[in-house]
Amino acid sequence: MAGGRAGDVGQDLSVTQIVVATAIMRNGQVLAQQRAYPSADAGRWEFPGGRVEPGESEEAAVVRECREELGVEVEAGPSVGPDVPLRNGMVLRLYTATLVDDNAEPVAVEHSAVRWVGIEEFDDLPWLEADLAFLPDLRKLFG
Ligand SMILES: Nc1nc2c([nH]c(=O)n2[C@H]2C[C@H](O)[C@@H](COP(=O)(O)OP(=O)(O)OP(=O)(O)O)O2)c(=O)[nH]1
Repeated sequence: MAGGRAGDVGQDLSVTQIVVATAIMRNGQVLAQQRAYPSADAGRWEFPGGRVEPGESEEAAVVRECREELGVEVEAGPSVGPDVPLRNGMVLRLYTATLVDDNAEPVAVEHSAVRWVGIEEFDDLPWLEADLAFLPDLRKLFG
């Protein structure tokens, strides 16, 4: 059959690269992490996550990235907020998540710092530009 359908993975170069970001929620707060690189983004805050690998579900990517970046196990919940276009045609998508062990403490494996952020602090953090699009929906979740 002539190609071109979105499902023809391997043939269709237009398949969108999804970057998952994770809003881990606990006690009315969400976990943010501070980027160490590249220099243009160093010091800015984002949500744990990264590129979904070929053949991997987005939920599985959420679990893998949180394990790699924070050393904790999470359970992925529903996605929230808009799909946010990034450079190079990538799309950023935010998932909610909870810690499997509520008492586990995430650590900054690859980042400068991690911290739990309450809704009243959202506006004070220098987020990566793309992440600002998620804040209204996160406010509603906590509201
Ligand atoms: N993980 C994550 N990435 C984000 C967020 N917001 C945002 O613009 N990004 C961007 C930064 C990167 O350009 C891109 C891919 O994320 P990544 O976590 O794989 O970034 P990275 O620097 O480790 O990957 P790379 O571009 O060096 O290969 O998504 C966010 O909240 N979480």
